[in-house]
Amino acid sequence: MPHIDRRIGFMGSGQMAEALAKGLINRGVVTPNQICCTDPVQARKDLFRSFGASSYDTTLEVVHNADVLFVAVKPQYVGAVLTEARPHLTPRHVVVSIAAGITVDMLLDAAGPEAHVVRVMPNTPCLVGETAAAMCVGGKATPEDAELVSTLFSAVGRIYQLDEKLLAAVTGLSGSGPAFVFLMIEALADGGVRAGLPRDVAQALAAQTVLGSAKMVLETGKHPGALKDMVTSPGGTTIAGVHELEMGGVRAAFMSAVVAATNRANELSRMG
Ligand SMILES: NC(=O)C1=CN([C@@H]2O[C@H](COP(=O)(O)OP(=O)(O)OC[C@H]3O[C@@H](n4cnc5c(N)ncnc54)[C@H](O)[C@@H]3O)[C@@H](O)[C@H]2O)C=CC1
Ligand SMILES: O=C(O)[C@@H]1CCC=N1
Repeated sequence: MPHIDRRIGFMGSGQMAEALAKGLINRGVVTPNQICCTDPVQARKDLFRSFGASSYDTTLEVVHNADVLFVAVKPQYVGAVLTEARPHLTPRHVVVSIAAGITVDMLLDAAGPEAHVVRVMPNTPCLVGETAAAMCVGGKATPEDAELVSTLFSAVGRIYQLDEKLLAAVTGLSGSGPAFVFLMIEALADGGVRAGLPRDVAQALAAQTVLGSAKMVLETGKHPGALKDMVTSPGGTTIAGVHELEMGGVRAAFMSAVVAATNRANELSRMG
């Protein structure tokens, strides 16, 4: 893994900031002393300190002590945080917003037209080095800024550079997607328990099945339908289960979930 010598600051130290900070440390991309954060909630700062990062009481201190500034607050607070940071931003700063629905134009309105702005939509599996993320750049961001952000996220998973108009769909699919998959794992485990398995065994089998199946899609490059057909013996067990899923409208439910989350991301963009 490449070691990055920049200092990383988190403005907002919640779930996503924690997953990213720990993921970057676990992969050896940065050491804990390269990370600092701020958050109005003391417990969040304590948590970051517990793994060796520093914490500050103000946005300003993070701006002064970091080069890459992750904006990791809820979308409605992004404007206020960046407006506070704005007078202190310099060309060395790369502002990386991970907020759902907050567009590059909204970021530049708050941070100023000179800001080096990158918009990313990651997901929480960056904690375990398996994020699925997308990014786009704006303002005075340079190819080197884009490369830096791409390197950071590539160390904790996969990142694609896309046109900004696709970021809402990315939010609906992979940003929110872990929740859909966790729900599916929970349901599969419940099925196992219903069929008589102990809870811990059922959960481990369900999670490993999702992991293995995802790896097969990524590593074989085969269509998921073809891989499904390889599991499905004529008159066998699997087709009996697949029939139940189709009766339950599971495909449409997953599609609708992604579309609903995408629509919500678009709504957040309009609310700015
Ligand atoms: N949770 C997820 O899976 C993902 C979240 N995101 C985005 O990441 C951002 C953060 O989401 P979460 O981590 O889930 O939320 P969270 O609620 O866990 O974290 C947000 C943190 O910001 C803090 N905060 C509030 N006002 C602040 C201020 N003025 N200055 C500094 N910190 C402040 C809060 O105390 C909280 O700890 C959101 O914009 C969300 O859209 C993006 C991708 C995935
Ligand atoms: O639920 C949310 O709004 C955030 C954005 C993507 C995942 N979590």
